[in-house]
Amino acid sequence: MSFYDTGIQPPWAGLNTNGLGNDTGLTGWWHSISRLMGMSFLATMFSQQGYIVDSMRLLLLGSLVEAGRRLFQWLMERMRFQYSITAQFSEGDPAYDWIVLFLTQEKVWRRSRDFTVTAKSSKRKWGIKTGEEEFDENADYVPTYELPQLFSWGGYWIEIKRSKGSYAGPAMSSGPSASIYMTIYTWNMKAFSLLLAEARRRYIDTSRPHVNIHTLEMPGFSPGMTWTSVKRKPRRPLSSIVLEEGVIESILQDARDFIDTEDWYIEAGIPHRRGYLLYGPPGTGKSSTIYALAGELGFEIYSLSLSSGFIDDYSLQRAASSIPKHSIFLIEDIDCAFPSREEESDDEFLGPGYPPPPVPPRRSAVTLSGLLNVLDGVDSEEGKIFFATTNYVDRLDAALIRPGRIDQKVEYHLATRYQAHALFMRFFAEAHGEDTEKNPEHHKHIEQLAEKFSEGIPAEEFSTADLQGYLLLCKRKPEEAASGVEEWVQKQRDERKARAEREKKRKLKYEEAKRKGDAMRYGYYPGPMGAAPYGGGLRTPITEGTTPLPTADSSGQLQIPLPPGLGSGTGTGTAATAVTATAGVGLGVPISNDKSLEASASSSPAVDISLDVPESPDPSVDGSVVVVPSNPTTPIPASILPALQPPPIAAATSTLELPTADSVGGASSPSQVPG
Ligand SMILES: Nc1ncnc2c1ncn2[C@@H]1O[C@H](COP(=O)(O)OP(=O)(O)OP(=O)(O)O)[C@@H](O)[C@H]1O
Repeated sequence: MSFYDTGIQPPWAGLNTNGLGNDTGLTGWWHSISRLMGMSFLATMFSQQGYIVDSMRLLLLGSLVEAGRRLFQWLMERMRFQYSITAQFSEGDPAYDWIVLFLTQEKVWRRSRDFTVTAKSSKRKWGIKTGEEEFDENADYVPTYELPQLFSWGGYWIEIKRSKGSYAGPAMSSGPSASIYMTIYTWNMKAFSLLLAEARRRYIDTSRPHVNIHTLEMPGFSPGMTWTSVKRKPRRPLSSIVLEEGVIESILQDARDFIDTEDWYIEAGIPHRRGYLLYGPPGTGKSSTIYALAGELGFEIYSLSLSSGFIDDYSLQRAASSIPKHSIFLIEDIDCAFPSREEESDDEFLGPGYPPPPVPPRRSAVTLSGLLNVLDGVDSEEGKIFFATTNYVDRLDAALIRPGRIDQKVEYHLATRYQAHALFMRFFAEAHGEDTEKNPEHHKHIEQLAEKFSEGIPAEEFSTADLQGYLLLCKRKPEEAASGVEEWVQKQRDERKARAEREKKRKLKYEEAKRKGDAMRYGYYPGPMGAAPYGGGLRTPITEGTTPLPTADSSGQLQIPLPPGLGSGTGTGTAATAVTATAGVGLGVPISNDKSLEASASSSPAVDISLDVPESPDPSVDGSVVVVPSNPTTPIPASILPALQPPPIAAATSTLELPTADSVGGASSPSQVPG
């Protein structure tokens, strides 16, 4: 109920005029309120009857427009969904590169005002031209434009959006997360495959003068591993590889045959893949052969090194499966992935006083079975050529190089005289565009020099890379190259000899340090019971009454019985100081100078340890024999762990007779000291 219903005048009734004396009812009431509150503009607004009606109309109209807009938007979205195709291209996938090149050629990014500028290098970047060629040749200008772009191609409207990767953009990036979203407005599903085929064709044409080499890089925070780094090398003619006659041609022929007979493979039910292993000394042309073949076949190379710590089985499998058909998958120095046992134990030693590493070192997180799976198991992709190179073929597991995984093995040798001759001719005749027909005299002269040069090169002593290095020193002086070859050979031999001696000394020093280091390590780091499955500081208990060891024989050999399952090995040591021996597993056997040496187990495989008896042993020094694991992956069986309690050394009482000085070539007899 209002004041008007009651007939009572509100207190502001006296104000119920606008001074014109014609305001009545609701309008006049509002007018009064407005005036009362000092809002004269409201008073003015409501001073006319039709204003509210107009406002209402306006409101209605606005609502209708907005509803229409939303309806249109909704319809457009439905239309777009039905009559457009959208695809995402992620960086690291080969198709991403095709599309980026396509867009660069279509000048889609040309309106960009944001660039990443980097000095030109062999690393491929999708830069755009900013002006004259001469200004562009020093740097790459890579747009970092991210706004949607609309352009037309082949009668289709295409919209492009790009999301930046975790780094500076696709060309710079080593992060794998940049993406391109492409929407084609069309009913026709074929449009997309047409565009993709065109992008790939352009990519191949543009790449043709080069060989693209894709490598894996350390991933950012994004999951998985992708081929984000691409380097371009100029194509190398096959003729520039100097091998024994017919070698490279036969690999090329084999590869071509493989590519052309895909149907045959399918019909025969044989997986369509081919593996080659190129092995031999460094610098003999293994990698160069692969690059030249890739150029010849028009293939790209996807190369990785298993020794880079960030590749494990999972990422290897992912990376390998994203390699497109008709590419070369290359693993260089494949032996590095699985070092031999000796290598592992060498690497383990860090120097005197260092604690043993917590786990045995590995050069690769890839396992042999992971690699085998990628090569021919469930994870392998077909239609690819696999190449592996190694300097040490004997280190490779037989499973890795069996037919089906490696179908052809090609051995590379140090340079023969034939190769030396051919290399000389390449340097001084062919590489300089020598026209044999126009200048037969000169050609003949070079031939004679090549003959002289090759006669001066001893067969299979130097690598082709060595010879190349020498010829580069006199690249415009063939006479000098031919006449100076003998002197060069001699110099090389002298240098090698000196290097070998230095190496020998270094090895001796290393061995010595290793012996001392082992003793220190095992002295300072006795492994806690059961916590050292890879060796490391466990000592055999020496307690009274255990079976004494056999006496050392006249050659100084000791047989230490080990508990079952520990394997065997050999080693040397010095009785009067800390001595070291290598054997099956980590097991420290204390020896009290020349006296007591016991092990708790009696029926077990034997370990031969030869002890050098010092000329004048110091009876006050306790020595210890440390048995270092030669196979750190063999854990000490849990059943024998209790037998390996840290020994109460002082309790060692049994006596072991070491050989007398006479029996080991003149050393004086060690004195007998009670344990
Ligand atoms: N047979 C060869 N013909 C032509 N050039 C060669 C040959 N061998 C080596 N070279 C040259 O020596 C250099 C090293 O060659 P490359 O890398 O191919 O050797 P590699 O056998 O793969 O060596 P590594 O085992 O150390 O990887 C290159 O510059 C290459 O041009």
